[in-house]
Amino acid sequence: MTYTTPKTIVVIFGATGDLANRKLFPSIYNLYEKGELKDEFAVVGVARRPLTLDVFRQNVKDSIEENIPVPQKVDEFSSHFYYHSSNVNDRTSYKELKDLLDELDSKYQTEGNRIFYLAMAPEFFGTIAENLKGEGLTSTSGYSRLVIEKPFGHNLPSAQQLNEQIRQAFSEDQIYRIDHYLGKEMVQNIEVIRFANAIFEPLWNNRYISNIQITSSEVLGVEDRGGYYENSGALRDMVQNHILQMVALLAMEPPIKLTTEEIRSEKIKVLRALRPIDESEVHDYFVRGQYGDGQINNKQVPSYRKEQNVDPKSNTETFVAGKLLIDNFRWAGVPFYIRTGKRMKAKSTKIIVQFKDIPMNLYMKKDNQLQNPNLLVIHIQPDEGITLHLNAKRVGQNTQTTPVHLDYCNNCIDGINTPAAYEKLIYDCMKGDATNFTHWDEVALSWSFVDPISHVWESQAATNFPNYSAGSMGPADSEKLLENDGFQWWSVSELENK
Ligand SMILES: NC(=O)C1=CN([C@@H]2O[C@H](COP(=O)(O)OP(=O)(O)OC[C@H]3O[C@@H](n4cnc5c(N)ncnc54)[C@H](OP(=O)(O)O)[C@@H]3O)[C@@H](O)[C@H]2O)C=CC1
Ligand SMILES: O=C1O[C@H](COP(=O)(O)O)[C@@H](O)[C@H](O)[C@H]1O
Repeated sequence: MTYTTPKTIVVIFGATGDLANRKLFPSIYNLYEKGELKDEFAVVGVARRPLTLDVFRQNVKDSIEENIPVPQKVDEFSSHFYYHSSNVNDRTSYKELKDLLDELDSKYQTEGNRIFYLAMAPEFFGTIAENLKGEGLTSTSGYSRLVIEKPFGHNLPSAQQLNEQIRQAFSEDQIYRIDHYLGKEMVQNIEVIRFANAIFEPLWNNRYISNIQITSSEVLGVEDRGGYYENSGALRDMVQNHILQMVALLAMEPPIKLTTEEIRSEKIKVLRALRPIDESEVHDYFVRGQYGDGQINNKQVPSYRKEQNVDPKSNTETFVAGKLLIDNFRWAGVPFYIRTGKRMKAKSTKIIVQFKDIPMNLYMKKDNQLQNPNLLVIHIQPDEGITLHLNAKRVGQNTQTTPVHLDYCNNCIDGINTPAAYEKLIYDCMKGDATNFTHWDEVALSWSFVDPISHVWESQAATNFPNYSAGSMGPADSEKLLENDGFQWWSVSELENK
């Protein structure tokens, strides 16, 4: 099937905000410069501040110039941009927006296709969806799609309420819930590694895998997002969405086809099979942390409680480690360890699959154990690639083993410029491909899993916060979580030294 370039109007609600300027404008620009978007498109920015069209277009140009190394088509690109100043709560203003969209439809021949991108605080999501429908902006000859940023709700009940409100205006197949991790090249590669390699799939189960570790560590603190983060914490900010999505991709059964429905259906089954954590067991399976002050890259940084808009006695976790179990035939007994946090030692997201030891070790070493277990490391970021850790013969007249690595680097081949996650996801939405967006069932199951944990953490103040220093790999209890099972976190530097 040949696919022609999208003809569409993209309406960005929150067009003067951080996300629009840092991610959305540059991503749409990249599509334009690559020729994925031709001339039949327009972008309409919506926000309250009263900007003239010239000023808005200048902001768009500035955003491109700040984020793209040598942009070639900034002027012609920005001429596709329009601005509508309004308060999204004011229903009457949608009439004017509708007139603008109708006019642009004719001008750019976009065939009535509309993408409404909600790059705004979540409290506006429901109202905007309602007003779009109520004022007739969605009834056109083409498609209407709604792209929604995270967080989708604060817990299961609030997510359900939001979903019901949005579903009054848009059907499930019109809703594109963004999880930007699903746009990352190596997250998309998980399925290919698993399902396009005969050597992995037969081993991808509890007979050969002892545990799987997912680490997503950040060096940055909360920056200027303290207000949002105080109501979120690392569990809601990272685990409920990005981390559980990676778990689902790692654990799902092979889909019968690579269609949105089949892939989603397999991911949903994994989320259903996650063993629920009862409130009484939270301490056994999950560890929370909050950063104190410390040194990162030789620079002293303040503790979380001293960040802007953060309560000096805050109980919010900036670190989470957890042990997840998946109760199905493939994964029974295999722990999935996850950890994520802010102000850690390195910015790095990695998945490490640790294989079980061979049944008998002919090559010495105590306790019948191999010197090094076989590991498959999926480097999500900043490096993108795969490393397979094997044992080989040490050179010389001996029968000793030495660790060797087979490395594939996805982003170090000259000329390969991995498209950024937002660019891929926006393009997918323009094509109508919802595979890398989250279905409501995934969102609901993820909230069901994390809600008991957040309930316990919110009702029982952490008496030991802050419990890790900025620049470390989190609190000591996170190490114990694995030690109790006879495992250890494979640290990035340790793996690199081997
Ligand atoms: N920034 C990021 O890196 C990420 C953001 N997100 C999510 O994206 C969304 C947007 O985040 P971000 O860009 O950081 O937020 P910002 O606070 O930077 O931007 C908010 C935008 O909303 C507009 N706005 C606020 N109130 C109204 C209103 N009543 N009517 C019309 N416009 C209004 C503001 O413009 P004005 O003041 O002119 O009205 C501004 O354009 C959030 O849901 C966030 O969780 C998700 C992942 C990463
Ligand atoms: O969604 C979010 O993700 C970022 C981390 O994303 P990454 O692509 O840089 O790994 C995180 O900093 C932010 O708190 C969270 O809202």
